[in-house]
Amino acid sequence: MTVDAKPVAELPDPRDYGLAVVGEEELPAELTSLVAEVRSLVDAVAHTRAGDEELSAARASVAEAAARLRGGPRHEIGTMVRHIRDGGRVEYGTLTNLVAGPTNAAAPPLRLDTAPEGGLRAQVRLNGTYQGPPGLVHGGWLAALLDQALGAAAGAEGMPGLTAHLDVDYRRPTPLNTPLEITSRVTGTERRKVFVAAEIRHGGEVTAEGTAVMVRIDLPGEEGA
Ligand SMILES: CCCCCCCCCCCCCCCC(=O)SCCNC(=O)CCNC(=O)[C@H](O)C(C)(C)COP(=O)(O)OP(=O)(O)OC[C@H]1O[C@@H](n2cnc3c(N)ncnc32)[C@H](O)[C@@H]1OP(=O)(O)O
Repeated sequence: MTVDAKPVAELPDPRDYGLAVVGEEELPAELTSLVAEVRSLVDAVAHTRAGDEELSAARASVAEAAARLRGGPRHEIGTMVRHIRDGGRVEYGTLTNLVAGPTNAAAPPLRLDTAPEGGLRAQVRLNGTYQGPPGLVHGGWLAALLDQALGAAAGAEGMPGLTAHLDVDYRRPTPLNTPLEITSRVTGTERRKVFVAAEIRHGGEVTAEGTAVMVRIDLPGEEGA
């Protein structure tokens, strides 16, 4: 059955859904610094001017590093990471989330904190590996950033859900390599639906904005769960 999309006192614990959870603070510093190094490597590879000899040596070093890292996965797919945000707010996300996952070197990553005016706010700077049109952020990535911020806004209000519908308007070009501000908030609820809105700004001007309908997941113990 459907339930009203009212906030719950606390976020559901993903372990109640059979998902593994790791605390962000439990991730070894060696792993998080390796992830940061790989982010920098991806950017360096995309823009390198190295000659053939250096390219060949770099390829061998990367292949050696990859061989060292292979083996059984440290965390299974679906593992959640628990973040303790400012003010003690607990937030869960998937460990390798493409937009915000702390162990995903392809993620910028996006860190959303509680905004004084309500909702969530983040600052992010996207390098040239997020390029779409020349010098500009890829529109698909802007949609992904908005989707993440929209989902997290619902989660932060105790109403985690899945995106059922996402609308994005691109208002102005969004430049690479410059600070961007992302804001999101819940604007309403109706049964299991949570309505959310988000913006991306550069220099105070909205460059992209989105709204979504998140459909709240059933919580254990609720009828229909
Ligand atoms: C375990 C704890 C973990 C905590 C964790 C926290 C995580 C917090 C951070 C997350 C941050 C992630 C941010 C990325 C978010 C993604 O990337 S989610 C991935 C992309 N989305 C998907 O894969 C969803 C795929 N779709 C589906 O699974 C199903 O269609 C849905 C969305 C679950 C809905 O199916 P359903 O449960 O059967 O619901 P249904 O009864 O059909 O509809 C319920 C209501 O929603 C409405 N609705 C359904 N579809 C639509 C639609 N497309 N448009 C408008 N309305 C719709 C219906 O009309 C209905 O409304 P009412 O009748 O109440 O007025």
